[in-house]
Amino acid sequence: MERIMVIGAGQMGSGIAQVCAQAGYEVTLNDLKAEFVERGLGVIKKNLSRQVDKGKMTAEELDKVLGRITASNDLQDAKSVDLVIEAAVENMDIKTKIFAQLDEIAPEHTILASNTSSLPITEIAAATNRPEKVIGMHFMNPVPVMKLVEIIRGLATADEVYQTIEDITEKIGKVPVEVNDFPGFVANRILMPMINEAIYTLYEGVASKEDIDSVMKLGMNHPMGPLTLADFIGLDTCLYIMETLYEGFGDPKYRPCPLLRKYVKAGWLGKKSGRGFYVYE
Ligand SMILES: CC(=O)CC(=O)SCCNC(=O)CCNC(=O)[C@H](O)C(C)(C)COP(=O)(O)OP(=O)(O)OC[C@H]1O[C@@H](n2cnc3c(N)ncnc32)[C@H](O)[C@@H]1OP(=O)(O)O
Ligand SMILES: NC(=O)C1=CN([C@@H]2O[C@H](COP(=O)(O)OP(=O)(O)OC[C@H]3O[C@@H](n4cnc5c(N)ncnc54)[C@H](O)[C@@H]3O)[C@@H](O)[C@H]2O)C=CC1
Repeated sequence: MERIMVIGAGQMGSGIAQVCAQAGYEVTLNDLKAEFVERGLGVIKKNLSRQVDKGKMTAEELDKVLGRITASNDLQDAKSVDLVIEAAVENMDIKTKIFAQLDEIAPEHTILASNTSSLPITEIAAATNRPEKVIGMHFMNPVPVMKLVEIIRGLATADEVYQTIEDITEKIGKVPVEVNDFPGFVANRILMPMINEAIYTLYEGVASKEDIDSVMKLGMNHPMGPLTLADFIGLDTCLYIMETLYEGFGDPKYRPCPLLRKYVKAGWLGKKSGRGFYVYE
């Protein structure tokens, strides 16, 4: 297992490409347009340069890591990889289309992983003719910092595929946790209802956004308040995850807050769009 393709050069895809290249893998970073890949590569360069400035990495190492990442706008590049990690938007139609194409293009031995934060791996796998080689590899944001990777077994995922992905996760310095395929897995089944409740607390006028964040930061020692964290994750992603929980369990306790829907409709997607609950420069 030497060559990894990452699909989607956004917040998550760029971080995944970075940690894989730092661990010595040859990485192909793919997105729809060259400018999207360039933006992702820019974030990686900035992250690595910060490490050089802090004396945690040499300039030569930085060049080596960047040299291992190749830009791509063509899914055909999956022809020469051993593992694909898909980190495109949280939308089942888009993901199943990507996986069906990858299944046609990638060699037989290639494992197809998704960084989906909540969508059923079993359904994504069903879009391919190799469901035993499809698996969830759910990284946390920011990828270079957060230790956890949830590894999600679909109904048909083979044991040796799980083992390979667990080994790679450890090789890139992360801690794997095994999870079965249920909506939201573990991380977002617990985290996202808390964020949604924080949005309801704002919506109902219980407290200001700053005070809601302060309660959780100063009262519970969370590193970020829930509204800041929602902006950091992306409000579109938060909404998609709540919808997956709501539909997946059919339980009204997961209904997304109308204020979250309104912000996403307005294009206020959080940090990545410059405005969410807070405004960013
Ligand atoms: C939605 C999903 O499906 C799943 C998810 O991902 S849920 C989201 C999970 N993530 C979280 O909950 C994050 C919560 N927040 C935090 O842990 C912290 O606020 C934080 C790590 C993001 C920043 O920590 P901080 O102490 O305030 O900032 P700071 O001191 O600037 O940074 C600490 C380190 O992280 C690095 N860092 C911070 N932000 C970074 C980023 N976006 N990318 C890369 N590195 C980053 C810094 O360079 C610094 O590195 P060194 O220790 O090597 O110097
Ligand atoms: N934001 C977060 O905190 C986390 C997100 N995730 C998941 O990771 C995935 C990506 O999320 P983000 O990076 O935050 O989103 P993002 O919006 O920052 O990036 C998504 C990227 O995918 C690209 N893309 C869309 N369709 C594509 C296609 N067909 N082919 C190639 N590229 C395509 C977009 O152009 C964009 O650059 C989602 O499934 C999300 O649920 C998982 C863990 C944490």
